[in-house]
Amino acid sequence: MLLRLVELTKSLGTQHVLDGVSLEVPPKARLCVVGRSGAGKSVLLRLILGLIKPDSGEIWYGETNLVPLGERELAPLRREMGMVFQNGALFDFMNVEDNVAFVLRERRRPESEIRQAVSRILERLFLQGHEKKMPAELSGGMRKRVALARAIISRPKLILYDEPTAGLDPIGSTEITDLIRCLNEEFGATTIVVTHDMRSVEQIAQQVAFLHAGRIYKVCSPEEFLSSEEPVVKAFVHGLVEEPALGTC
Ligand SMILES: Nc1ncnc2c1ncn2[C@@H]1O[C@H](COP(=O)(O)OP(=O)(O)OP(=O)(O)O)[C@@H](O)[C@H]1O
Repeated sequence: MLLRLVELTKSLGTQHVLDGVSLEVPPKARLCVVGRSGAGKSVLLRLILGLIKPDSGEIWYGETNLVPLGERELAPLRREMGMVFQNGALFDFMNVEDNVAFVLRERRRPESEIRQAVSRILERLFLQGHEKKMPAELSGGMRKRVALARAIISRPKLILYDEPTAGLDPIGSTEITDLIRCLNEEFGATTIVVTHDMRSVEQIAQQVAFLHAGRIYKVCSPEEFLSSEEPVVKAFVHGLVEEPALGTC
């Protein structure tokens, strides 16, 4: 397994957000983690990246349990991971080219190698001609593609996406999900996508993990998930309301 989560628990404030999450992700897999808003999906990503520590449990990355590691030991492992944040998290004061080159410059790669890699990845993500634009001059879909380029350029072994299609129209959303799938196939990076967009699940996932009530309630294929008759899964997939809805008149 590339990643193995074992009985992770995490409380924030007074809330038990994660209450024994276990999950196995094989190398090169494409997994969607789904769950209701507030289920703890982003918390799970932050735990995997080592940005926060669990209260208990283990996070195995290959043969290494990340939980007891300090910042210094985590740093080289985190370099093998890429993260695409919900809002893209681009540097507003850098143009597209410099945003994408950032990680390689930080790693002091030779400038000729950086220029070649940036040019190749921008072309792959249909961003050629936009190199000198600032993030404020880009559409939402372009910003997402720049964020993808920035995450993939260092050839991570594991790439995490937080709501990659949020705020995009259906066509922009399909462009991004197609790219996520193709980049996974081309570069072989194990891909974990957090989303509550069922179209993204259909388009991206080989496996779906449903986070519910602090645990992974179900792991299955997208076909099985989307047609499940289990009441909690069905309610989630079809947006059925179990309790009085907030919007009820
Ligand atoms: N720093 C924090 N302090 C206190 N509570 C937090 C903190 N971060 C997250 N939470 C709580 O943890 C729960 C899970 O949050 P999280 O952002 O992981 O949800 P999510 O499943 O990603 O939701 P969404 O789909 O809306 O992004 C929420 O109830 C949230 O209020």
